[in-house]
Amino acid sequence: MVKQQGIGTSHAKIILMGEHSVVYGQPAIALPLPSVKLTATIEQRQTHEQLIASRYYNGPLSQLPAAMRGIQKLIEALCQRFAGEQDGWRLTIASELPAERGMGSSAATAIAIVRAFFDYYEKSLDRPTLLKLADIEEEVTHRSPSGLDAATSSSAQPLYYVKGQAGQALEMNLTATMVIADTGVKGATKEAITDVQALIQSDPATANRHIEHLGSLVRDVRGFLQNNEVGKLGVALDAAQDDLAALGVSNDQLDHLIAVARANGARGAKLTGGGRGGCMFAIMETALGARRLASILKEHGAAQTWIQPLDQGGTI
Ligand SMILES: C[C@@](O)(CCO)CC(=O)[O-]
Repeated sequence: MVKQQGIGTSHAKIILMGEHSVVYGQPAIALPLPSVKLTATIEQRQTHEQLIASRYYNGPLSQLPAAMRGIQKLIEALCQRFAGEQDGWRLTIASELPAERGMGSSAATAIAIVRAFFDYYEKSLDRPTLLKLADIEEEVTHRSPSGLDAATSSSAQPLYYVKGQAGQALEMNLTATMVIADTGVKGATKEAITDVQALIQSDPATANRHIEHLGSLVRDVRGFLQNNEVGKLGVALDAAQDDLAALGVSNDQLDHLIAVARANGARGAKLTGGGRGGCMFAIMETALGARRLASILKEHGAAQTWIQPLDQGGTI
């Protein structure tokens, strides 16, 4: 049984703290960004052709470019699961997420595709199955993923997440506004993950000290978010940025925008996601200050900015 059309949705995510250290078993906190959306739509075709329509590629599934190999592997696994290898369809991916900017574009794409296939074949989908299937794509695209991106881009709630566990919804009580800025430079998550692994091999004492420190900052930050301690949150964010820089995953463009944010009223600022480009964010106490900072960051080279209040019951 298939429908004429199957639809799946997902959204962007922002890692507040714990990127990279989460790969090594430390906790992380990530926030969904439901306003930045992605939709996957499967439409039935009368031929056996399986076509992909997206901003990067339009054509047959079999000829997807190498950068989309994870997506190809995922779709092949889904076709096999539903014995739909001979079915003809067009899969359209419409995304508001900038790709390779630390906002979880690849995981959000995987989540929406899995949901669209289950909708198309009229099967119910539980969360563990959704995340397990999304991991097929993330394993190829990121290598050794923690699962954090997929868990957050499919969640309506902020998550306190430990690799291998489901993730706990995090209650937040914080009066603050987040400004997110895109450096305009593609992030390099896979390379950054590989380089952290290399540092663990070459200098385990230093690497593990920073990874463990990131974990302890995340445990503290959980309390700061619940008790509206914006000042302490800011100090912890700055300290996390120092750890990430020491692990080698920041870069000049990120450092520049982070310095601009700190010089213009941010309580704390750091990179978010895989690093080596992509996005940073800053925490401001007022919405007015956030709007001001967003335009200053643009004057200093940010390609795009987003403003997200953090005081709406935790979901931004
Ligand atoms: C760098 C990393 O921690 C986050 C990428 O958004 C990788 C992962 O968790 O899989």
